Amino acid sequence: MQTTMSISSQEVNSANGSNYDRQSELKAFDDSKSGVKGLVDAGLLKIPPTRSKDDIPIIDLQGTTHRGEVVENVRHAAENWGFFQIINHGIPKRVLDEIIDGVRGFHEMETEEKIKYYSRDHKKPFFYVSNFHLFTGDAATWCDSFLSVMAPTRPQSEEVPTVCREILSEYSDHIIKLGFTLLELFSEALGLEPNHLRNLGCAQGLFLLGHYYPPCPEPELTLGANCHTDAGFFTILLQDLLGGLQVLHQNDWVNVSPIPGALVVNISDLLQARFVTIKPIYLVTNDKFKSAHHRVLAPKGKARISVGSFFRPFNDGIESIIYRPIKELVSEENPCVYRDTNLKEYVALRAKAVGMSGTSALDVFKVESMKALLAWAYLYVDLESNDPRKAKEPTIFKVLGVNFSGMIKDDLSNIKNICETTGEGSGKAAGRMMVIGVAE
Ligand SMILES: O=C(O)CCC(=O)C(=O)O
Ligand SMILES: [Fe+2]
Repeated sequence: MQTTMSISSQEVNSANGSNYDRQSELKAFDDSKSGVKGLVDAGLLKIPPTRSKDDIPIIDLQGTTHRGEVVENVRHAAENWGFFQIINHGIPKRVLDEIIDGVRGFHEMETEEKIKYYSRDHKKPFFYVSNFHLFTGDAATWCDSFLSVMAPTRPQSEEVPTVCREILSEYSDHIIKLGFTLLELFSEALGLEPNHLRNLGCAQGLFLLGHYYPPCPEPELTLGANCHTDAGFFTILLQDLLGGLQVLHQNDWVNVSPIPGALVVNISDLLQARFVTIKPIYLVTNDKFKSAHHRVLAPKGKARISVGSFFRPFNDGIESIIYRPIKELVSEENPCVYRDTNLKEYVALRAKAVGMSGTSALDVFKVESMKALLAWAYLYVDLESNDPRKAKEPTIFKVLGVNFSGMIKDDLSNIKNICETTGEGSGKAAGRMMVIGVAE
């Protein structure tokens, strides 16, 4: 892979701490006993990474001759963050600039030209829409997007407007190559053969979203994108230099600061589900790779552009392809967290989960979650009846007999279907779902 950017990884690492020894810094700080005032008194000009909320890992794909080091950085980032930025990834700056210009060009076209592409028909290979979940999601967001399917097939040339036609194709060629590189790194990070994930078809399907977040008159009252996790296997995101993307990390919103020439990579739901191993069920962060929640703030003053490249299953055989955790990653100590599912069911349940803020469709597929949701509903029944001591083993019918609010009831009907087909009927709580339940 050619080196196309001049950012030094050391420069970035020292500012953002991908190999940063956080514990040593914290210890030295604590030992000084002089507090943050002591840092200022000592003439500190930049805050240390331990104080910064902008410390998404940054991985230099060309920064070392030791592949093992890159693999280890990817493993660490995928397990602990689910998000990282990559530099020296091989996509020329010209291509990155042109795709941003192409997306801007599309959204800033004359309205009467642009509306020809407006559609909510997801079967179209190219369309533009404002808010994919306008009628089903939480609050509507401050964002317009176009979607273009780029693999396994591409739209006919005349289906894509000329303003972004060529660059969409050129950018996608680069992204697919980079996707293969990342899949090799992910595979190795999981102790699998480099081709393992590619052979499973994790890069067969690709679509691009060209997002446009216009300047917002009241950015504090809305969001560019609501809190969500991405569907599919993984996403490569290019953002312009405005900022606004944030990732939820240890219950804190952390900025994904734009770095010129860098790309953001994030693990998506199916990659997490397929890789997942479980330790004690009360650990919230027990999944191996994370599909992290993220959101986008609405911009002020200037339009923000981003391009998301989503690697996902190829839609053919939507019901026949079964998704389950990779068998090499399942053992007695690491039993399966997720039950089998197919793409059709996953897509349907995901669409439901999008309306429930902070909820991931993955939760529904967790073996323990089925039990947990019952326990949660059970708890809910008890709270409703004002007598928590009347706790008995719940049955799904008892749960459904209670008058829950619409969304929760809907979700319980889903669970009912799942329980009926799997025979799960009662069980103990898993902390995570209980927390979601009570918090709602
Ligand atoms: O615009 C961004 O920075 C992120 C967009 C995003 O999260 C998505 O398209 O899933
Ligand atoms: Fe996203």
